[in-house]
Amino acid sequence: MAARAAQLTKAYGEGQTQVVALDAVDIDIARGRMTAIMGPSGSGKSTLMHCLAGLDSVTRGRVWIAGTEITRLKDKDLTKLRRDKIGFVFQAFNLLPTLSAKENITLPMDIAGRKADPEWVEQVVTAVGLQDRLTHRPAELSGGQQQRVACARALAGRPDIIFADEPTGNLDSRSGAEVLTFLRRSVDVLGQTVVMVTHDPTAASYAHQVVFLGDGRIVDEMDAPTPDRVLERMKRFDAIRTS
Ligand SMILES: Nc1ncnc2c1ncn2[C@@H]1O[C@H](COP(=O)(O)OP(=O)(O)OP(=O)(O)O)[C@@H](O)[C@H]1O
Repeated sequence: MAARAAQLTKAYGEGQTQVVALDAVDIDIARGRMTAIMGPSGSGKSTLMHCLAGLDSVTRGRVWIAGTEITRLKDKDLTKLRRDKIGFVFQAFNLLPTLSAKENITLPMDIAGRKADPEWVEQVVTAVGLQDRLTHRPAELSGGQQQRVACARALAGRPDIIFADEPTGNLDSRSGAEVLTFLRRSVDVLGQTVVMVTHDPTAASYAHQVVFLGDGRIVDEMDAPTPDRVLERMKRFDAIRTS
């Protein structure tokens, strides 16, 4: 397992105004797969991702990353585990404007004092299709190219798992397709594990499986998703809401 949660509960606030964002969620994230997390607005997708990735504390329950229970770790050890075992891709690309694409890709490892494995970085750069853009700065790249640099940065340290939060949220559909193709290829060709939160049925269809959240619980799962099947499933949430 790349990640696992058992009885994961996250509540915000206290008493009458308390919001239970996650309600005793059990989830296993298998290695070498791409998993999409979907659900209506407010269903707990981002909270689930943040708790799985050790970016947010949990109220109850346990979370493991690559066999280590992160819900027991001290802050310092959690920070180290996040740095060494997890890659992140966010909606905003978060690239440093003064650095080249290549420098952005290896920056986290440079900061951590880790030596990049040159063969691996080469493979990642080839897979991301940016060989001829490596000396460019972010401003000289399209949005899709910038997000592919951010994906390559997440992959460069060979993490156990990559969490992507709406990675195509700021992109047009063509650039989004480039990024999603790359993320899927990182799983199929490089053996990575990717968990992606998305609103978009087409984006979700790039995953091997989709997990559907509703009101802080896992309410459905789908293997080999297609955009149509995901869209149909999402419409059933709307039907419940409006009935
Ligand atoms: N910091 C916070 N304080 C209080 N309530 C919060 C906080 N973060 C999230 N929530 C609440 O927890 C619930 C789940 O939120 P979350 O952001 O995980 O949902 P989501 O499915 O990612 O939504 P969206 O698709 O709109 O991004 C919502 O009711 C939200 O209002």
